[in-house]
Amino acid sequence: MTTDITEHHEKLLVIDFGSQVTQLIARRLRESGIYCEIHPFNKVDDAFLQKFAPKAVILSGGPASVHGEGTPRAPQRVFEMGIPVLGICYGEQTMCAQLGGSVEPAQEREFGRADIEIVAESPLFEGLGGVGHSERVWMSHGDRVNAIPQGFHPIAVTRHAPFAAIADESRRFYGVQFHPEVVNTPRGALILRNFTHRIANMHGDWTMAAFKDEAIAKIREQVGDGKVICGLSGGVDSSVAAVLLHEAIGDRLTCVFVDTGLMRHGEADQVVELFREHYNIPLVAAYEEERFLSALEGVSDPETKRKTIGKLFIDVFEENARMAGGADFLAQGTLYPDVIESVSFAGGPSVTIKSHHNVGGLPERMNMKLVEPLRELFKDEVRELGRELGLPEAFVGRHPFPGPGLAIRIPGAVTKEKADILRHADRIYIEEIRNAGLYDAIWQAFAVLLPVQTVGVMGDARTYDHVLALRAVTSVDGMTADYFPFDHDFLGRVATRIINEVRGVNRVVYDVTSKPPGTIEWE
Ligand SMILES: Nc1ncnc2c1ncn2[C@@H]1O[C@H](COP(=O)(O)OP(=O)(O)OP(=O)(O)O)[C@@H](O)[C@H]1O
Ligand SMILES: O=c1[nH]c(=O)c2[nH+]cn([C@@H]3O[C@H](COP(=O)(O)O)[C@@H](O)[C@H]3O)c2[nH]1
Ligand SMILES: NC(=O)CC[C@H](N)C(=O)O
Ligand SMILES: [Mg+2]
Repeated sequence: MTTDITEHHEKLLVIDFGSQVTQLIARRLRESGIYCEIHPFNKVDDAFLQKFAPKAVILSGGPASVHGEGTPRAPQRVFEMGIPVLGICYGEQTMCAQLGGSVEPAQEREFGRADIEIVAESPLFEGLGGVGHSERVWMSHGDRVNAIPQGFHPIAVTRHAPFAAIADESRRFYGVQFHPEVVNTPRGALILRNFTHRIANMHGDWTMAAFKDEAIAKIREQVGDGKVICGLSGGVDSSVAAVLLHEAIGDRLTCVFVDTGLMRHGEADQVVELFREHYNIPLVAAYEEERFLSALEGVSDPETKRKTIGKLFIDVFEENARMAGGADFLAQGTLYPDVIESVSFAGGPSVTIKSHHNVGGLPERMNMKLVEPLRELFKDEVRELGRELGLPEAFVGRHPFPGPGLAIRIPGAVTKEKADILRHADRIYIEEIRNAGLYDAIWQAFAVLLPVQTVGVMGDARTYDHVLALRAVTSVDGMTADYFPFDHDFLGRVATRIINEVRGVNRVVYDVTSKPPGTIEWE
C-alpha cells in the first residue's frame, strides 16, 4: 500500500449529476487552493463518504428534472455528516426535494444572464454587497424550487426565481439556482471561496510547492529500489513527470524519446538537446521513422491510425526497457481529466470519441507497474508544477502536441511526402504566431494538410495542390476550446507565406469551430 498523496489535505467532494460544467467547479476550487475530487452521484455511498472524509460537499447541476420519476438524488448521508453542503442548480433542487421542499417546472425558464438581488445577509455573499445589492449571474434551468425545506430562508431572488439562493445558516446548507462556477458569473469564484474558506473553514492548503515534496516522497515509496522507464515526448506532461521522477529516484530513471517521423520541424533534435543540456537524466532517443511510416502505409481510418501508433509505441518502449536492462515501472503523464469518471449526459452509455495513444493495454502487456505522479492535476497545474521544479519556460509554456503527431493532422493515408509538406507549413505558421507575440495567448496551434486538391494560378501557370487548414484555440485544459480570433491581416500574411514557400499547398483556410461541437484535432 502506498500513501495517498491527498491524505494530508483538506478535501472537498463534488458530487456530479451530469452537468456540462461540473469540471469548472473543480477548477474554480483548485484555483483557490482547495483540493477536490469529482465523483458521480451513483458511486458515492456511505463507505466512500467515510473513507473520503470531505470537509464540505458541493452538489453539481444536471440535465434531469427532480420532479421526474427515478431521477438522481444525493446520498442522504451527505446531509447527516454535520458538514457544509452547497447545491448548484440541480444540486439545489435535489437538496430541497430531499429535505422537505419541492420543485416544479418553471413558467419562465432562465437561460443565460440574470441579475440576482440579495435579500438577506449571508456569509455566502460576503464581499458582494449587502441587502438590496444586485449581482450578475448565469442561469440555465427550466425547473424551479417552489417551496424550501424547514430551516431555510431565501438570501437572493430574481424576477422569476424566488429562491435563486437559499441558506440554512445553522446547518450550513446552501443552494444557488445559478452557476457560480462559470466565468459568466463574474464573481462566482468569490462565492465559491466564501463557501470553502468562510463557511467550511477550509484553509486552501493545495499548492504546487507542497504537492512537489509529497509527490517525490510518494514516488520513492512506490518505486523502492526499482527501475523506471518514462516515455519522454518533450511535451509538458512527460517533461514534468520525468524531472519529478529524477528528483525522486535519480539515475534509476531512463527516459525514452521516440522519433516517430511524425514530429514537428526540428523537434527531435530540440527535445534531445534541451533535455541533455538542462538535465542529467539518462535519455535514449529511438529513431523509428521508417517503422512508423511503413506501419501507417495505406491506413486512412483515424482510429486505426491511432491504434497502429499506440501499439508501435509499446513495442519501442518494451525494446528499450530490455536494452536498459529491464524496468519494473512505466511512468506516464496521465492527468486528472483522463481519470475523471463523469456522469454521461442523460445516463446513456458514453462513446469513444478518440482513442488516445497512451491509454489501454499498455501496462499489462509490458508487465510493468504504472507510476502516474500527475494523476491528480489539471494541465495548468502541471505547468505550475513545472515552474516549481525549475523547468525552462521553453518546456513549460509549450503548446501540447499529441503522441500520434502529424499522422492525425493528415486526414487520409499518411506519406513521408505529406508529412514533409505539413511540417514545413506548420513551422511557418508557428513562426508567424511567435513573431506576432501571440504564442502564449494561444493554447494550441497547428496546421492540417487536407486530402483535397484545388486549382490555383501561380506565376500564370495552373496549379493543382493541397488545401491547408490552420487551427488555433484558446482553452484552459483542452476539455473545451474556442477558436482564436486572429485578425485578417495576420491570417493573410500567413497564407501568403505558406503558399509562396511551401511546395504542394496552393490554398489556406482557417478553422473557426469551437469544442464542442468540434474537437481540437481533426482526427
Ligand atoms: N514521441 C514520444 N516519445 C516518447 N513518449 C511519448 C512520445 N509522444 C508521447 N509520448 C508519451 O505519451 C504520453 C502522452 O502524450 P501527451 O502528448 O498527452 O503528453 P506530453 O507530450 O507529455 O505533453 P503535451 O500534452 O504537452 O504534449 C507522454 O506523457 C509520453 O509519456
Ligand atoms: O498525447 C496525445 N495522444 C493522443 O492520442 C491525442 N489525441 C488528442 N490529443 C491532444 O488532446 C487535446 C484534446 O484533443 P481533442 O480535442 O482533439 O480530443 C489536444 O491538445 C490534442 O492535441 C492527444 N494527445
Ligand atoms: N443546470 C441544471 O442543473 C438544470 C437543472 C434542471 N434540469 C433544470 O432544468 O432546472
Ligand atoms: Mg505530447
